[in-house]
Amino acid sequence: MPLNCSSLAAKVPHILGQGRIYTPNYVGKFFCFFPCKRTYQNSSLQIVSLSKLNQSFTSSIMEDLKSLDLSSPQPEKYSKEMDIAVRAVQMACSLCQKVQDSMISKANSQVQAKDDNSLVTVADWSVQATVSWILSESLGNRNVSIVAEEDVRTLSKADKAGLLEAVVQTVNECLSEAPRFGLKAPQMFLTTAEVLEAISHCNSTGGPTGRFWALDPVDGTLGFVRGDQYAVALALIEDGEVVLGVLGCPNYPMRKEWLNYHHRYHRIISKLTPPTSESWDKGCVIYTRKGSGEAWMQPLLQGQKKLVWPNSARPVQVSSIDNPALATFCEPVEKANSSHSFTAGLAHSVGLRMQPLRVYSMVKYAAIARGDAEVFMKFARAGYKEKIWDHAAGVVIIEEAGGVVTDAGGRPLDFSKGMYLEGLDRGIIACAGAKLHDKIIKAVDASWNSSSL
Ligand SMILES: Nc1ncnc2c1ncn2[C@@H]1O[C@H](COP(=O)(O)O)[C@@H](OP(=O)(O)O)[C@H]1O
Ligand SMILES: [Mg+2]
Repeated sequence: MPLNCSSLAAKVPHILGQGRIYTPNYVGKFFCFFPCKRTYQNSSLQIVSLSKLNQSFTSSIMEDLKSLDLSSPQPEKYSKEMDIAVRAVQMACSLCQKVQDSMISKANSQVQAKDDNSLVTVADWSVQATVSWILSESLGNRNVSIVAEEDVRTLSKADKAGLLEAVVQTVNECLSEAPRFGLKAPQMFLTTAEVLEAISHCNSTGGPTGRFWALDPVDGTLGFVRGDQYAVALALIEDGEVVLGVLGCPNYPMRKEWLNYHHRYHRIISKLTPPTSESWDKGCVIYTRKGSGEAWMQPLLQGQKKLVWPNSARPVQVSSIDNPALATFCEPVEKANSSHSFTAGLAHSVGLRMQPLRVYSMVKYAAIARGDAEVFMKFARAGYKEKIWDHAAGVVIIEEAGGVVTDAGGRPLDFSKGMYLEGLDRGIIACAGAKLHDKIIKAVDASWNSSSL
């Protein structure tokens, strides 16, 4: 009798660890292993050839496989957290779209400067409150620890009563739609104190042990207020490792060429040319689980539709382009956030010939994961400390989609040191493949000493 591969797939990672699993094809009395990469129903299997296994390891795997009870597959690790996180990010994207539309249609005072002069909007606080409330409600308040970008200092100031009222209303409007996203809505409207409590609940500072979420409610706030690209980023970090990544990109255009343009052109073009497929107008949520070898993308939920899992999800993969002359590199729009002159020098020396794609926010990570660009480089000014919520979701998504992300010294980013990426060597380099990545790392070394960074 042939083995049921999908039920087996659900179990094998438990005996072999994450990332790579060995799937037998039952032939007579023997298990045979074969090299390929394939998806069986809900389970993603990366299958490695028998030649890579030594004999004793193979025998022990066979013993383990024989002892499996194939009739009752175990759920994949973090499947509940993933399900809730994707739905919460879908909700957050919908909230942001409404706020951004209202900001564009009527100039209003929803943009505030924080103590450090960076921008914050009704959407930042409202998303943080909403995601915090959903995670706590679905997974248990005590189990949920969150590191997030916003606090309630500005919002609680006496002269900000109108702003706070707008946040409370936005959160309640969003949460009342929770059932459409397959989540539970609150029984009653949240009070102001409850909304502030949900925002303040995100007071974890991360660290090397235990489990916490890293949330950037609106990444690329400048892009957001300018009506352009921005992202909602949520990651689960366990013992210093990013284990889940979810990235919502509400303005990701239907055609990758449109990433080159300010999003207002996309708005105009969309009005002139109706979308080819209603479900893929614009915007997406990309998500992955570490070690799965796959990253998935759902369209944003449109109109009054209900989210029915997996919501037309399809896998995404990095580009196979490894010739620098054909590769596109992305970087922040603001040169205050990354040195455009240093990356231009690097691009020149490795043979990247295309114009850089300058996009706000972690949409750059999404572009690499979707195969729409090949390189992302960021070199902030000396002394700037990168925050974990600005990178965690994007890094794991690119890695599982087949790409490489390191600091400029070639080391993985370290999410175990608290709120910041402590010890980051010079900058961040994300690439579709190792060949491009290698070239850029070497070019950084060659030109660093003569740079002004
Ligand atoms: N001086 C600086 N250097 C580097 N990054 C900065 C910076 N000031 C802000 N940032 C980060 O850059 C993010 C925006 O990314 P990008 O420049 O790629 O669009 C900001 O996220 P927020 O907008 O969430 O605050 C912020 O975390
Ligand atoms: Mg950010």
